[in-house]
Amino acid sequence: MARGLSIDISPPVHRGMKELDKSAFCTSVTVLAAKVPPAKAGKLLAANELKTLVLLGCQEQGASLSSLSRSGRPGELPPEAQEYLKQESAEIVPHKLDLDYDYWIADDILASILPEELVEEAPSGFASVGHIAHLNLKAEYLPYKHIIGQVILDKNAGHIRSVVNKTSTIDTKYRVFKMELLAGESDFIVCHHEQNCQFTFDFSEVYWNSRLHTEHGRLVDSFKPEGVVADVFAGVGPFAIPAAKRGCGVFANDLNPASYKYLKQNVKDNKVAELVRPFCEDGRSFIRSVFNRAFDGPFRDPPPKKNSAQLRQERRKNSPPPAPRRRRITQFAMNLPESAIEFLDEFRGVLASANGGERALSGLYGAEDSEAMPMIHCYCFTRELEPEKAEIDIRQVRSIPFLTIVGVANAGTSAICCHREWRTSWDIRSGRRHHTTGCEMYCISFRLPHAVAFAA
Ligand SMILES: C[S@@+](CC[C@H](N)C(=O)[O-])C[C@H]1O[C@@H](n2cnc3c(N)ncnc32)[C@H](O)[C@@H]1O
Repeated sequence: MARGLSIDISPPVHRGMKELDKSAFCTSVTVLAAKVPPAKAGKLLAANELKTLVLLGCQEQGASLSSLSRSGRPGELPPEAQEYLKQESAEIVPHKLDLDYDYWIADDILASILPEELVEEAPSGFASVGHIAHLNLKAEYLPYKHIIGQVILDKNAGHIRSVVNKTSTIDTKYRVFKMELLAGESDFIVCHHEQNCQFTFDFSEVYWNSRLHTEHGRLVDSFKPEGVVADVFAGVGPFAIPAAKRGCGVFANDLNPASYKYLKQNVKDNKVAELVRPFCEDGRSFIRSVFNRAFDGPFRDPPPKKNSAQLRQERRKNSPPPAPRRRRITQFAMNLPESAIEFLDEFRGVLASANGGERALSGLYGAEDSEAMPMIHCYCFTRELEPEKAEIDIRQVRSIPFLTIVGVANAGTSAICCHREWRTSWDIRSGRRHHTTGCEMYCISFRLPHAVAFAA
């Protein structure tokens, strides 16, 4: 039986119910039914003249089509429907519909059990990661949390197996939300798909935010496939793995041992082990050492496209020459919006002290203000929601370390920062409102200034 679109019916009201009693949602209503031979049922269901009616589907062998108004009075049928049904020799009869818990959608059930003042904002929607639906319940809904969880579980049984509530506290070190199981299985290991990659992780042990998928895609799409990316706060790999699938070599780091464990698993599952080197260390030491690691050249250039004659010749020689090594980092991803800005001071002098000597690395990264210097994409929060004010807040109030900002010109999405040392252009992109802090998340993108990286 298909659910009616406009019949105005609702389940019996049970305000204050805290433990789900499914039998309490049984009710019956009388509607009109058009009784026709089974062979005609399809035609009536598709009929234009009946499209304003709510067709609930065929019943039994006698093929009656339940529909129409709730009162069960033929007089309430629109004239064109009455006329059509008469032409088709349909008998119009009252029909009792028995409805039970399965009939109602989550909104109906929650509207029947929650106190009236909580109905309007009842949390029937949710975000999901793998098989887990996660809610962020406001305090006034907490007395009903288990029944809300159960209803959401029942009504999304195809793909949801667990419903959790994220409590307001976030582990400040690894950005992991504390969560409580409301209904379903106590299994937090999820398999989630994003950007054509598969991510497995324990949602209760690592950071994951499904709402960032557009931002992950935006940044990764800006990376050139022949580049080398250093992901300082990589989590379980939502930048690192798609970047490697694109062809980039990636150094991916996360301090949380659980993130590191699943990062390695995801590298393996997505078959990008050739192009990702995972690390589990503090972001500061990672920034300090990653230039040397890149200089050692663990990633090779993608093999050049060859015509069949070249391939035959190589086969005859037996071993094709190895592709050149990529030694230069082209991009840094720094997604730890609470404090990534404070890690920027690690870039001061980072190339002056790198292994291989300043001269070798300086050749690799070009001369002053060279485009060979890596781009840094650093995320941060600000309470200022307008891009212009946010930019001022990020630069002045949050005081970018060791910068002397002498002015801001052309405030907006792509502003020129007129300070002495980081003479560079900042591309400030509006991100999204952060659900726990009420802050806006921004990504500031800029090229690492040569003078900073080679400072004594
Ligand atoms: C906001 S999450 C971002 C994860 C992932 N890049 C993403 O976009 O979903 C920040 C990550 O930084 C890690 N982290 C926190 N402090 C760190 C530090 N000092 N050094 C390295 N990683 C750190 C956390 O464990 C967490 O996985």
